[in-house]
Amino acid sequence: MFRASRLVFSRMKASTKALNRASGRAATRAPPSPSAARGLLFRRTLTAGPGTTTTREGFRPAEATSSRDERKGQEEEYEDWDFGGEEEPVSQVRERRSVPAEVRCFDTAKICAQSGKGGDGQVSFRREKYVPRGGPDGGNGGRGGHVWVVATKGLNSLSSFRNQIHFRAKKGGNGMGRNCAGAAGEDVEVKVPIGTIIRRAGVLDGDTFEQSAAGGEGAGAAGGFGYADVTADLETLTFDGEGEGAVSELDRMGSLELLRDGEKKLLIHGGRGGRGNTSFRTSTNKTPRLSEAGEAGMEEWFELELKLVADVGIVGAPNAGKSTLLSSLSNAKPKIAAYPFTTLVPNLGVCDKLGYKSIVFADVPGLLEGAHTGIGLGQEFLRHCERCKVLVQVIDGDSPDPLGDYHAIRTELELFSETLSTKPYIVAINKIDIPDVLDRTRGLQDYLRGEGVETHTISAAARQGVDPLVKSVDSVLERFAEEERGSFGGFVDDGFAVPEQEADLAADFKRLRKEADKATTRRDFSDFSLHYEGATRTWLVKGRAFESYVQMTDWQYYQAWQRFRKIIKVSGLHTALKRQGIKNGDTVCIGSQEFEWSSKMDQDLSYGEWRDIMDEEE
Ligand SMILES: Nc1nc2c(ncn2[C@@H]2O[C@H](COP(=O)(O)OP(=O)(O)OP(=O)(O)O)[C@@H](O)[C@H]2O)c(=O)[nH]1
Ligand SMILES: [Mg+2]
Repeated sequence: MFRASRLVFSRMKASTKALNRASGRAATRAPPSPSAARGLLFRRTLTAGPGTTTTREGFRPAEATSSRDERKGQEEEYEDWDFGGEEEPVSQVRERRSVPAEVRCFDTAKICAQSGKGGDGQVSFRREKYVPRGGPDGGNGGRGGHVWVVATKGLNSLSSFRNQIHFRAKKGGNGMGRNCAGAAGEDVEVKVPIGTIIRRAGVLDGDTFEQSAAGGEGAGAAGGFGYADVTADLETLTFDGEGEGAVSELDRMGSLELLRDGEKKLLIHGGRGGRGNTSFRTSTNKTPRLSEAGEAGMEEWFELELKLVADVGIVGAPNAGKSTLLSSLSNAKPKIAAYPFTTLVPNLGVCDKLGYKSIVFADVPGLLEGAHTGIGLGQEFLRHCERCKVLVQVIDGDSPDPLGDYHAIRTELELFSETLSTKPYIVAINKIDIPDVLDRTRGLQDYLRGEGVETHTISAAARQGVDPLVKSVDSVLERFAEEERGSFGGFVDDGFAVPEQEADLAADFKRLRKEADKATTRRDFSDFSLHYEGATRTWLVKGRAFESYVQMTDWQYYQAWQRFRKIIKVSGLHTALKRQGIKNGDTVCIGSQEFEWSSKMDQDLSYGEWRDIMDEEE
């Protein structure tokens, strides 16, 4: 039995190393304490010390990262971390790297969110003069802070995430005597532009075991942790719980999409607050001497992708006057200059010219011939136009070959995608304030009108002909809205929050907040899986409910041990392990703890037996 424990230890040592690598910390842990089984269930902590618990889930408390240098080091580590997603081919990566950083970070980003740890529960008894045996009055800890994403109108790129990638919510307050509950941890909001899509980049937890099992670091070393061996006789049984199912929208849909200003969605919820001893009072136990520690927060990486939500996309060759047009029809102040590629990332502008409603225009960087194959910057942005309802092509009337420019852009759109080429299309011939331009482009105007293309002649700089252009854009949008009303029974989401929608958003948020608070307390013990390693006779139990339970339990209390035995029995873990043939002396790992199995597991633990275990541990 002792040997088994030793083996398990050496195994854990390597696994802790792997986990630490994942969580970016140096591998440190206390040496193993010699222990004997005595036919009882005992436990040993696999942690590095107080406050720096690294569980198999890879949870890392916020305090663990202190210095800036350390954080920087971690970010670098995460860069190499393989999240198991599809790898980008090297050629594509190179291609992407050759474009300016501003462009690269415009529409994709990676962030790390950490929810707050729950506050600890308290063990306390009421003490007052003339009130003998006042009963328990230890309060519960507050829940940890949640992490939310909020769509924010003023933003139109993800480049702010070049400077900040970590978002941490605060810890919940600890419970106190006199039944005082701890305060909930402060939430954190990640502000993203409207049109952002968020997906999980890869969870630091679960994957760790499987990843290493595939022969990762530390595999196969003599006496070390041989994950390679694990795969050989790994048997996995999953007990699908009849739980209440996935909670957050992210779990249900696999991704989050924020399309309205002010829309808020839950990224990860905070840790549950530990219960104080008052919560454990029952008719048979009036003096509960146990409490829970707060549940650790979660830490996850997310990938953000932005697809701009604009009604109208302004496209055209470089230097045609697209940004000038945007500035003349909205309050936007894009950079305008007489050289190509002044605009590197799309600019958004809201046009209020019609008074009763607003239209969002996007000024897209100039397109060159071959844009669909990645020439210039066009390709990076053409897909954003796919969400626009109408495209406006600006043609430089002063260009040597305006007709050629027209065809070049049309061809690029057609080659890029069918969605783009079939969008309603309006042409604006620009710079008519320059003498002769109106006359020189007469042929082009006739040609386009002959082709059935709606054509305007404008001077973006002199703000001439801009209003009729906006009006015809609006009439196309109106046609769209009517079609949508027909197919969606009257509801049109124009991407902007009108008063009723704001009320809806507030109600939605209230509901989501309730759900998130509830999620922190939800437990489904029947949802766990077992993994067995024959060589070291070790059973790994994986399941969020169990792992959190073990982490939250304050093992210094005898009653906590009794409660743990009850949970093992009631949840079905005891039966499942027995059915799989677990033997006395086998090791059971749950989260950061390891236990030695005993056939007496389903019986009550007497106080004397418990004292023996505690003495041994010391
Ligand atoms: N005369 C005249 N010049 C104009 C007009 N519109 C734009 N320009 C000039 O054309 C040049 C290019 O204008 P921008 O608005 O930066 O062109 P753009 O299409 O956004 O160019 P990129 O962002 O580089 O693709 C600037 O020097 C403008 O002053 C116009 O109506 N008349
Ligand atoms: Mg521009």
